Amino acid sequence: MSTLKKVLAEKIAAHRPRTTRLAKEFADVSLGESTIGQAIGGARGIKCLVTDISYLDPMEGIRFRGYTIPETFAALPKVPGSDYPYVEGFWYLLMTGDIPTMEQTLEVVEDWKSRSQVPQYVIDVLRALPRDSHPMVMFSSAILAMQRDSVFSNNYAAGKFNKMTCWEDMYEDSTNLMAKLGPIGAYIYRMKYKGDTHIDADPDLDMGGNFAHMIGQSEDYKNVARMYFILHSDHESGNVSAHTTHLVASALSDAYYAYSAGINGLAGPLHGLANEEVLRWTQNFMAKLGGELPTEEQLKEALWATLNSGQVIPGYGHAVLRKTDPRYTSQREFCLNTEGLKDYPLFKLVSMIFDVTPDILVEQGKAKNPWPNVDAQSGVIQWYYGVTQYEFYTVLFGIGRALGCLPNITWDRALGYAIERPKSVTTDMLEAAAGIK
Ligand SMILES: CC(=O)SCCNC(=O)CCNC(=O)[C@H](O)C(C)(C)COP(=O)(O)OP(=O)(O)OC[C@H]1O[C@@H](n2cnc3c(N)ncnc32)[C@H](O)[C@@H]1OP(=O)(O)O
Ligand SMILES: O=C([O-])CC(=O)C(=O)O
Repeated sequence: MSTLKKVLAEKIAAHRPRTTRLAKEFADVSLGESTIGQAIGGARGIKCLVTDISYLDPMEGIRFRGYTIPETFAALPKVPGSDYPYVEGFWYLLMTGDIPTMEQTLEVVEDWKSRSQVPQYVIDVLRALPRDSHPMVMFSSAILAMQRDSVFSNNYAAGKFNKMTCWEDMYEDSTNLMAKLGPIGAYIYRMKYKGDTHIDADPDLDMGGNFAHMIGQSEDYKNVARMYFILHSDHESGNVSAHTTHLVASALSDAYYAYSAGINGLAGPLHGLANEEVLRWTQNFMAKLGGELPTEEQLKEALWATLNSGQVIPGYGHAVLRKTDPRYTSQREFCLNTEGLKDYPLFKLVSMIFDVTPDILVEQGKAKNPWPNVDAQSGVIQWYYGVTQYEFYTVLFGIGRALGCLPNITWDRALGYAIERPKSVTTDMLEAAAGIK
């Protein structure tokens, strides 16, 4: 058994009594009431999910296993010659809550490599889809196609389900899936955008480095990939992709069914697809100006035109955050610290948008949070390095998001969380509760 799995088994054994005690002795303790506004308004703020993988404070932003973004980057073992950590070490952290040693990290690196071969039938599925399918359709289909190899489902069908040990099957599926997502993303990218020519994995590279290598990117982009995947990994449990993955897995659907569903949620423009929308918006805008940077007046006009046409400003606002997203700040700092990128016209435009948009959203008076989220800043970095196919950006997000969703569903099984089934009411009932019927 790998060190990670052994440590995870110990952590699970130590954690189980906490969950059991809460469920048995304190089940009636209230976490707050739900209101009509919450029932109609997307369950905002209702506390009915549990996760220890990450926590989102509205003012501070995300903490991964208790660590802020800068603390996470500082604490994890770094890829030799790079300022950025191994994605594999971050996986160890999210799974166990412990910062791994270099040795433990390298064990995960080797484990993922041994599981990373994409089956030929997945390639066949990808190639059978219309080439103009959205890359998220391809990504989700590839994940779903691998369900036939699920250890969890195959053991379940063979009558081997055991509530205490089934997390191990979820862990095996999650690790098998995680190890293949980078290569699958790279295959889609090169099939769609690089003349269907492909690059084999380099056995000497880590996951982030290999992704850069397999899409045909530069040495510098290896750090971009590592940073991007870590930053996009997890945002506690209630966001659409994490919640969908958890919800589907709660029916004892396996990791492939669950994460494919999560990816479908990530593909919505109010969620992960917003990074594609940000680039589409900025590119269309710059095209209208003949590639020139706008004046502040032109920019304000364009932002108001978007709002007045009933559309949202992509990359701004958030359901929980009430400040600039620290994932935005982290990527902005990367741009400011990267020669060439800090003076890049698209980065300047994104910075101008940052300067004027919050005031406009406040003036409009609708958005509860006028500040930028992660999606407002991620695309410019990709564009700068030559990944200009912005339809692909949400696939990058989806590779990263698996780092959070898959440990979450592994722990769901370990702690025996129930099938999710909140209660619905009718409009008549709401009117009766409101005293208007
Ligand atoms: C990785 C991520 O998923 S981060 C989020 C990515 N999504 C985006 O960037 C898309 C733009 N942003 C939005 O649409 C929203 O801010 C969301 C979806 C992120 C959050 O939605 P909510 O929690 O419902 O936001 P909020 O309570 O502030 O919404 C109130 C009103 O402000 C509007 N609003 C919120 N953000 C924006 C925005 N960026 N531009 C214009 N209007 C906005 C909402 O559409 C809503 O309008 P309505 O009353 O006419 O329905
Ligand atoms: O938290 C949310 O609702 C959306 C978000 O930023 C994410 O999932 O990364």
